[in-house]
Amino acid sequence: MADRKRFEGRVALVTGGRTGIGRAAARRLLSEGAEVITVQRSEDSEFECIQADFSQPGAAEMVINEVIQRTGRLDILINNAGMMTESGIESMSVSDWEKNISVNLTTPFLLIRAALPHLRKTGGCIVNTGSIEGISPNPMHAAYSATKAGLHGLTRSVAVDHGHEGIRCNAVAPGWIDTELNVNMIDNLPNADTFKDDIKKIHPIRRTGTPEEAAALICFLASDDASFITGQVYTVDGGRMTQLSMP
Ligand SMILES: NC(=O)c1ccc[n+]([C@@H]2O[C@H](COP(=O)([O-])OP(=O)(O)OC[C@H]3O[C@@H](n4cnc5c(N)ncnc54)[C@H](O)[C@@H]3O)[C@@H](O)[C@H]2O)c1
Ligand SMILES: CC(=O)[C@H](C)O
Repeated sequence: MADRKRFEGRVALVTGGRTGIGRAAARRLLSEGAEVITVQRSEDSEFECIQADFSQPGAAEMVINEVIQRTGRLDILINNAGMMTESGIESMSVSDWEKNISVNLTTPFLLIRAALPHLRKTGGCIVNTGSIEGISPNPMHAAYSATKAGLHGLTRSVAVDHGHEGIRCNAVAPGWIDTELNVNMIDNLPNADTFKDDIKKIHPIRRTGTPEEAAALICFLASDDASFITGQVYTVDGGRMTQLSMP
């Protein structure tokens, strides 16, 4: 764990901070001095938290109001909560499509919109969790990949529109990170056991990633070490996107 205190005196909000990549980011931010609040649908025994379901109207605005009421400030917004519905385009219901858009794209937009007045005061920053699937989709992931591509675009727009106010906005695009999201995806596969071995082979470094490896990039982008970086989408994928596939 890092011995630097890059986030001393700063308040960080991490959506989806109870599990996976968000949990690793919350722990790293805390270990480096931040006051961290997590948001998800259930209670969080480890962190101060706000319970909210981002598929419900009003949740994003309520969360930012609650952070300001509790702490009086917001320095770092990590838009990390996300969901993935697996379905072909023809079999996908409009309600599933809209839920993916709502949680993965509209919620970050609403959180950013509500957070901007507070980030302006602190010279704060935003880090969005996109995905390599926002660049190249896996099969049957139309809704997921569309939302992540949208989130990459939103990242660039926020950077362009608000850079002059001292607000930075970047995204990470993780590849295969071992979390519940992927475990749930593998469990739906007929060849789950061989898949776990095969997935390693498509990575030049021959393994999948850990939540801590994605969180390290999130925390770098949230820190003053990245003070001249904005509007960027950084891949953290063990080289998967760099390697062309062969039959
Ligand atoms: N695991 C990967 O391989 C991978 C790769 C690229 C991107 N991502 C992205 O990383 C982010 C975190 O995912 P993860 O892999 O840590 O999986 P995860 O399932 O552990 O985390 C997802 C989090 O989002 C929260 N969430 C989902 N729907 C919500 C809702 N309606 N309201 C409130 N919270 C909700 C969950 O509570 C959970 O904490 C997601 O945005 C995901 O798309 C993951
Ligand atoms: C879930 C996700 O984004 C990966 C790349 O499978």
